[in-house]
Amino acid sequence: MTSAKEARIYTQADKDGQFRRQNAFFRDTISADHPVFKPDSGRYLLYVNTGCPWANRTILVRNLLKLQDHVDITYLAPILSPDGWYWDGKDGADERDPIWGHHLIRDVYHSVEPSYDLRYTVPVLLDKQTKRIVSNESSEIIRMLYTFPSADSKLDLYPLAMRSDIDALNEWIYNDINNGVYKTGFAASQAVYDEHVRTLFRALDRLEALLSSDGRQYLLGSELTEADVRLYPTIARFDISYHYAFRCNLRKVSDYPALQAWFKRLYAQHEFRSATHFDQIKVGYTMAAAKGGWDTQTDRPIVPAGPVLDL
Ligand SMILES: N[C@@H](CCC(=O)N[C@@H](CS)C(=O)NCC(=O)O)C(=O)O
Repeated sequence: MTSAKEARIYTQADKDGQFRRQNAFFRDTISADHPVFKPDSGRYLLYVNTGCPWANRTILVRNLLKLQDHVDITYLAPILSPDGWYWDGKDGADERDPIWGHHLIRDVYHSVEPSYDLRYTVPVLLDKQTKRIVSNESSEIIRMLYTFPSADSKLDLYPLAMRSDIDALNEWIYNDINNGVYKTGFAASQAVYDEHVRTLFRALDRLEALLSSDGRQYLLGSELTEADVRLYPTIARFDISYHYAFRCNLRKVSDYPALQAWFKRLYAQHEFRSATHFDQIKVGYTMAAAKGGWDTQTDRPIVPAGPVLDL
C-alpha cells in the first residue's frame, strides 16, 4: 500500500495516464546587468545528484567551461526517498546541505520559500549571498553558466550563428527524447504508453539519420554544442535504465551505429565520463520505476513494445 506521503512524492501520471512535467518555479537569472544576481566567482551553489539527467546537464556544463573553482556543487544521493532527495554521505554524496545543514532538499526549498509546496526537484542553483534560489530549471541554469567571466571562453556551446539550429534541435529532442522517456516510463495506461514509445523511437530514428547523413561528429557538425550536451544525459541512461525500467525497449542505443558512435565519442572525454556514474543511475531508476511507474497507479500492467525478436 502506498501511503499518502509516498503518493505525493512518487505519483507521476495524471488521472488520464499522462505524465506532465511541472514547470519550474524559480526562474530568475544571472547576468552582469541583473540588479542582484551577478556572475561572481564563488557566489553560487548547485544542488545535484548523479542520477538525474537534468542535473547532469548542469554538471557537464560546469565541467566543460572549467567552472569547478567558481561555482560550488553539492551532491545528494541518487535515490528518491519518500521524503524526496536527501544527503547521506555515501558513494560521493555529501553528508549534509553545506548552507543550513539540512538532510533533505525539501528543507532547502522551505528555508528559501516557506510556502513552497510544488515538487522538490534537482538541480537547484542557490545564491549563497542572499540565500535565494536563482533557478531550478536546468535549461536556464546552463545558459547562466555561459555568462560567467571565469568560464573557459574557448568553448562556446551556444554560438550566435547557430542559435536557431540549436533551439530547433532542442525542442524536438526535449519533447520526444529527454522528456519522451519519462512520458513513456511514467505512462499509466497502455494507450498512453503505446503513443509515447512510438514517438520516442521515431525520434531516435531521426537522430540516427541526422548523425549518419554526412559523417558529422556532433549533432550540428564538427563542433560540440549545447544540443549535444542536452542529449547526452538521456543517451547515457538509455540502455542501462530506460530500456528496462521505463519499457523503452523497441531498440537500444547500441542498435543505432551512428548514435552509439556519437555516445562513445562524448563518453571518451573526461568532462563527460567523470560526470557519468552508471551504477548510481541504475539504482536511481530501478527505484523510480518501482515506485513511480504504472505499478503503484494501476492494477493493469503495461505490455512493453519490445524487445522485437529477430527470427
Ligand atoms: N525542469 C526541471 C526538471 C527537474 C526534475 O524533474 N528533476 C527530477 C530528478 S531527475 C526531480 O528532482 N524529481 C523529483 C520529484 O519530481 O519529486 C529541470 O530541467 O531542471
